[in-house]
Amino acid sequence: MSRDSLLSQVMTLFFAIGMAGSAISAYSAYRSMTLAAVALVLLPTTLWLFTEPGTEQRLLAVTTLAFSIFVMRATRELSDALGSLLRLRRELEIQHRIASNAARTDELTGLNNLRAFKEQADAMFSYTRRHGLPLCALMLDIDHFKQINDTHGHATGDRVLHAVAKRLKATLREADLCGRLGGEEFAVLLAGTEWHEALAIAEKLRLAVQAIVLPINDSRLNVTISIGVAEAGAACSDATTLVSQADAAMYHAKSNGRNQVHGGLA
Ligand SMILES: Nc1nc2c(ncn2[C@@H]2O[C@H](COP(=O)(O)OP(=O)(O)OP(=O)(O)O)[C@@H](O)[C@H]2O)c(=O)[nH]1
Repeated sequence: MSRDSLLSQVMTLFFAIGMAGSAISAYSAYRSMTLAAVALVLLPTTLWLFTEPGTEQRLLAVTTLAFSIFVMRATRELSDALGSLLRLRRELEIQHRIASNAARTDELTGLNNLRAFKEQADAMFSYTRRHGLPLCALMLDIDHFKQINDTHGHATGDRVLHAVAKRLKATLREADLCGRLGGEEFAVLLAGTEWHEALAIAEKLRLAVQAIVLPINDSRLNVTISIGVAEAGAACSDATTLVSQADAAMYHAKSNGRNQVHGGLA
């Protein structure tokens, strides 16, 4: 073989190896891409070089073989590292979702906590205003809850809160917004609902809670709630104002004897 022809072969081989090397480094985290580059370019080149006579060809064959082994090992390490990194990122995303859910959920009842309720109530208020839809608020407060705690203990009080929340959730529609604002106080926002419909829903909730029978030792505990209802009128400027109007109505329900719905009009 002439010197020029050998030189041109060497140059061609280096070009092929350089191309394969670049492709491998670009895709080196993806094992399948590296295996394809090695199988389609490097191995045939190596085999061909081994079949060629001459020391230079053998030397090149050994070099390409060593290079193939090196890139396959490097790729395995890199793709393992990338796999762990992706797993870690997925776990972090899940943890983040759990943490942000926990920050918005009342642990005892599973309902929206005050913060989450306020955020969604503001959004609901803006939406209904923009679309000219009615919006009503209900404030619900368990009657004589202190007495339940004092007579049966705090754990029973917690069971009552949990049972009431469960009953509220089961009675309301998916689109209704419900939250525990603190203590034994719950609030509900009903978008697209007129005042008289809200009164009917409040009465339905009152009856649903009244039907709760909680077995405690040898006795059974009944729970009642007082509910105040308010509709967002033209003068109502935000969800907080609407909820405080429902709260005022709820205090009327309390002072009128509890276990009842008050519509908020005087
Ligand atoms: N078990 C339990 N009790 C709570 C929790 N948060 C607040 N409370 C109690 O709820 C009670 C609320 O009592 P009050 O505000 O006097 O109301 P009430 O006894 O229901 O009286 P009325 O509302 O007038 O019928 C207090 O004793 C609080 O300690 C809670 O998460 N778990």
